Amino acid sequence: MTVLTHKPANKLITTSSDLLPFIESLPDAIVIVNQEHRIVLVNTVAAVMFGHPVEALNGSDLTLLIPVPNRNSHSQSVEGYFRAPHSRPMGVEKRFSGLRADGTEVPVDIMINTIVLDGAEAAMAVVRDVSYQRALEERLTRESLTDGMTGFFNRRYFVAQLEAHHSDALRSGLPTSVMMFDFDHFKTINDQYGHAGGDTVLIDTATMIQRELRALDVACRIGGEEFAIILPNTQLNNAVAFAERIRKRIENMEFSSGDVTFHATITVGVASFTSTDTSYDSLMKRADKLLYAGKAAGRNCVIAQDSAIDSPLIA
Ligand SMILES: Nc1nc2c(ncn2[C@@H]2O[C@H](COP(=O)(O)OP(=O)(O)OP(=O)(O)O)[C@@H](O)[C@H]2O)c(=O)[nH]1
Repeated sequence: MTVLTHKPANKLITTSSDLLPFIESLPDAIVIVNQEHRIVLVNTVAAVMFGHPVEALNGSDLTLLIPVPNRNSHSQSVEGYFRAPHSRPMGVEKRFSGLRADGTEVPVDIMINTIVLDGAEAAMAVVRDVSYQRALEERLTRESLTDGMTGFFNRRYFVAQLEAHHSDALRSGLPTSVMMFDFDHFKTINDQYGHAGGDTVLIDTATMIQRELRALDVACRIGGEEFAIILPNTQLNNAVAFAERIRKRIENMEFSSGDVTFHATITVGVASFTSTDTSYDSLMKRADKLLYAGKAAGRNCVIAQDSAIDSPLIA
């Protein structure tokens, strides 16, 4: 395995006048700092990236380019760097942001090397604007965890969250409940009002539910017309009351497909973690069973776990 960090520094010995044409030819920002944390040389790309003229940057304290919350730790890192100079390649350490003149931050990747500039030891930072990569990463992460149609989280996220909540609930003893629901006779809705009519039901319902949630609740679309909401720190009876409110809201909603309006209903299973649940899966299976018991009982209803059989955690 190749270890990229903490190589002994290869010192470049040069002068500002020799180095400037070279750094001006580079596509990245170059910021050279002396041991007093003062900027001694920058290229035009740095001036454009940070929104300060070259003349304003040269001679300024480096903190000018560091977001306020990071300034202390950054100063310590610079001091540490000069005590034990080493070259640091890009993309291997934590994420950095630079501070622009207008107060906004620019996500950057930084490579540092030691140089001797005009006879004095200095650190040369190659600073690359990675806004595009960071935005792309965030978008891909979001897209891999959410459902494009409703904006709810997807099944993969639901399972991961439920697993995390199971560990939390066992450790803290705090109740976590889940309501799982499925539209009734959704096939008939599609048949009567078209697939677009069915989609409208899913989208409008998600919009309504989103407004009802607390910040800590996790709403997920776990199947075509199947949804699950994780309700952390919620006792079974409160989860049932919430589920009943949502069920009634949906029953009273008017959906439209072209000129036609119609109604839809849901059947809900509500379950809470018990001290005997060995994994998140037990809760999921219980909620699913309750949902199907509700379908068998005639649909458009909320069926809750029987506390006498499956005694939920109580705060
Ligand atoms: N419009 C639309 N329909 C979907 C979507 N995902 C799944 N469906 C449809 O949902 C229907 C689900 O049908 P079933 O599983 O038979 O259930 P149901 O008709 O709701 O019957 P019950 O659940 O027993 O009340 C199927 O016709 C699927 O094609 C979607 O994203 N949009």
